[in-house]
Amino acid sequence: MTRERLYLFDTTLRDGALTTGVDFSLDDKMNIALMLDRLGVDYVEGGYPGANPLDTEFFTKKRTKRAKFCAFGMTKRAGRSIGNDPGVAGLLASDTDAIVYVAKSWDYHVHVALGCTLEENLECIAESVRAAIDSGREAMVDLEHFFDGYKANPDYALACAATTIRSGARWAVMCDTNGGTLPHEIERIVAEVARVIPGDRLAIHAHNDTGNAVANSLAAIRAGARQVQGTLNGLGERCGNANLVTLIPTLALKDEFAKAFEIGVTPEALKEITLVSRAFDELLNRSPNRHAPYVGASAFATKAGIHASALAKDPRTYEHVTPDSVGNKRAILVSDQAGRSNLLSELARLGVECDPADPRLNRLLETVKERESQGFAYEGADASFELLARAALGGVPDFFEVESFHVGVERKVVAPGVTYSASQAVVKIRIGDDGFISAAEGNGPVNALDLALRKDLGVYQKHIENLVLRDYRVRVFQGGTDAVTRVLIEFGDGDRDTWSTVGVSGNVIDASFQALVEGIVYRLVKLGVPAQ
Ligand SMILES: CC(=O)SCCNC(=O)CCNC(=O)[C@H](O)C(C)(C)COP(=O)(O)OP(=O)(O)OC[C@H]1O[C@@H](n2cnc3c(N)ncnc32)[C@H](O)[C@@H]1OP(=O)(O)O
Ligand SMILES: CC(=O)C(=O)O
Repeated sequence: MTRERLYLFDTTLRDGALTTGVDFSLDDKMNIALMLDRLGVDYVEGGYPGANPLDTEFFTKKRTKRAKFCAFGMTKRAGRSIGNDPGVAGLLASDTDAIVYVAKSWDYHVHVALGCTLEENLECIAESVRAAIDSGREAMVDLEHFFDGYKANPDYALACAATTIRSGARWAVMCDTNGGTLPHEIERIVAEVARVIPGDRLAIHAHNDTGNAVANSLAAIRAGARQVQGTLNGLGERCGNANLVTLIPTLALKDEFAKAFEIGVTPEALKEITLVSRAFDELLNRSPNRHAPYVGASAFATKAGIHASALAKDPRTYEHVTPDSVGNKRAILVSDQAGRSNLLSELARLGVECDPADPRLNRLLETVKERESQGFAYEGADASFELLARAALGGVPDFFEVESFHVGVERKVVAPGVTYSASQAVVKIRIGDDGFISAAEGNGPVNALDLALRKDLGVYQKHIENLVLRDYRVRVFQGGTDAVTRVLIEFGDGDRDTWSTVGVSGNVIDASFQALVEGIVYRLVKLGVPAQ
């Protein structure tokens, strides 16, 4: 069966730039355009030439190799000739394959926001589209508020779409601009529109204000639309746009869509989508959403003992697609919700050998649950779990003993209006018969302790030289003055290895110190360093 072509349109660099807190540099824009190009989207909308100097510069040359590069802007203004409209002139001057106009399709907006007649608005659409085509470009029109407009005055919304197509535009884009339309309404309206305008000229641009942007996009495709718009990780104005990182795997992997449509993203490129999503978050300097469909760290993670047991027998029991198909990984976590299957799976992943019939396994599970009830959380502390498991199943070398530590925090006024603050730590350890005392000053008590602990570890020092602290998180629970503090620390070795440890205590410094020590012990275990 031949599949119909379904086109993917990315607006990360245009609608995504309207996300609060997001501010792309020129380099960011160039990198994102190439990332999208490699992924296999058909259109990359780069922004709004003329809106600001950066966007204008971005459009001085084409920024994609494969995907069609698009500039966005308003249709010409009413009462002005097309040759005399600076906005349209900016679009025509840009080095692009396609021009995307935004036009009103809700009669109320034409009256209130534009202040022109309904007929004049249609003329603006027609003339603007023809100017783009005359310049050798593909044209499309974002019909703003299409669904609200259709509900209020279907004839006028349809007239806008029909004028768009009659004037030669490739696509009439039905926008759910305020994002309030629900999937069943989208499906009904698109089906009605598709009776008048062929589906292969209709596109859907959905906003996520009811959390339905992806569902609305799928509903529009089911009803006939053959171009779907969205952004990386669902960026976009207010609550965002349809998330392409969710839509693409759904279109590629779910039978109803995969059997009916061909998209530009190959199975090989689909395996990169987790990487693309995370690289994009990195560029935005924000943490990836662990719970993001398909690509989140938790998307294929299970804590439940019953699920882990079935997953070990056949992953299809609890996975709707394979993690590998989207470049993600399965994770079977150890926590107070775990059973023996979770332990066995995690031990296998960590390379800790264990006979499934070993009775020490039950004791390890009891220990995990007991410690989790005290506040430890092993699902985010793989290194601490491995040390616990090794201690229960064979032993961890006794590398060094911490005899004591001491931390002081000082804050003093050194001149009127000038304060000085610093923390000092002293750590006393013993390696065999040798005692070591190290002192250090840091910008906070944990930093001072870390520096002192790692200042002189005798024979082990050379093994921890390139160790770095990458993240430090504190959570206080059982509020009040007798609160318990959990500290999670992520370590790295400067290359690619990272590992996390957990410490729990009524005292945040003590909890931090436990996690620091475990981070070092884990490193020595992994390097196979013998205890002195
Ligand atoms: C739904 C969407 O996401 S649309 C995307 C919107 N994106 C942006 O607005 C981001 C970039 N925008 C900008 O930098 C600026 O708004 C600019 C440069 C485009 C325009 O700036 P200004 O000329 O100062 O106008 P301003 O932004 O205040 O108002 C927009 C004007 O365009 C008019 N307008 C809005 N849509 C259209 C349209 N489709 N066709 C013609 N005119 C339009 C409005 O009526 C308003 O006109 P008025 O000033 O006569 O009342
Ligand atoms: C054009 C656009 O982004 C919208 O109407 O939502």
